[in-house]
Amino acid sequence: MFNLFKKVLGKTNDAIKEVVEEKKKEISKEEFEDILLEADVNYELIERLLDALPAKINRLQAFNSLISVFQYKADWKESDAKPYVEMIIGVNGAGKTTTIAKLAYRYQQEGKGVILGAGDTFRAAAIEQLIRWADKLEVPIVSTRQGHDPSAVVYDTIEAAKARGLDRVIIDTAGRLHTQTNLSEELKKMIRVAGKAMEGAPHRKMLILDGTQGSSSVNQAKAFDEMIGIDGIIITKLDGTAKGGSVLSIADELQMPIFYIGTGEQPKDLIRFKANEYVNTILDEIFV
Ligand SMILES: Nc1nc2c(ncn2[C@@H]2O[C@H](COP(=O)(O)OP(=O)(O)OP(=O)(O)O)[C@@H](O)[C@H]2O)c(=O)[nH]1
Repeated sequence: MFNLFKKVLGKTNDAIKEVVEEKKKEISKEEFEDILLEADVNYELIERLLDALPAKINRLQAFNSLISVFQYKADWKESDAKPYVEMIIGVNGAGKTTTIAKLAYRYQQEGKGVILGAGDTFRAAAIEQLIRWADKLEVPIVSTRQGHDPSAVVYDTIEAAKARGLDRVIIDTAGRLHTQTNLSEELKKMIRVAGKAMEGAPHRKMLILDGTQGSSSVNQAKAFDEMIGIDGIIITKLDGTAKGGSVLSIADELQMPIFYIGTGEQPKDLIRFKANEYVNTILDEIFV
């Protein structure tokens, strides 16, 4: 079976190969520690995992150890609301705009009608960039001028989706305003207004995290979660680095569903996160 995680974890697996040059049946604790360090797993988590392991570790033991990190209650059921409204949250540069394009593309492939809302009205560039993606993907977009109220965009996008019978609304949000309080108030208002346009909306608030940013991305996530409550995460940019182990640290610290992983810069480069596949892709590099 073609393994989609191989692409994301390519660089990470190259780093692992430096620790374990030849695949083995068993590895020592020290080797396991080095592998996890190479892959950028947070040290506190590594220590915790190692404590519960024997001196010699086989594949099953390593699997059980790593998979245990994902054993929190993170199941998420999409409702069949139509339109299904998603807000995309995160700091600038994390990959919000690109991820919105990827989601829109994915939903199109599933035969769904999609509309975008350019809700980051703080920056003209953010609006322009999203309009460019909408043109490229041939999906409708609701936008307004820089500085205008993003809540109006939220309302109009949901109304347009209802009027056209579309399935999915994806709304961009600002990653930064003049102050943190402003950002918090703005996001809360967008959520309130979404609920006015459609009861139960937004149905999902997804946080975009740059997987190469380590603990700073975890802190961002905690801040956004405190502000407005996040339903889950999309991790970007792991394909370009050897930091694929940060998925473990992020999962461990946030205990939230990881919905998707970005695997590149193109609309097709988004895969559903599957903990089993992720762990096995790493272990394939270590064990015979
Ligand atoms: N390799 C790789 N690059 C990505 C991924 N996701 C986003 N990028 C790149 O990261 C950069 C930032 O992405 P944007 O989508 O512009 O990020 P943003 O959060 O909207 O940031 P601003 O435009 O600054 O608000 C772009 O060059 C993207 O192509 C990914 O999964 N993998």
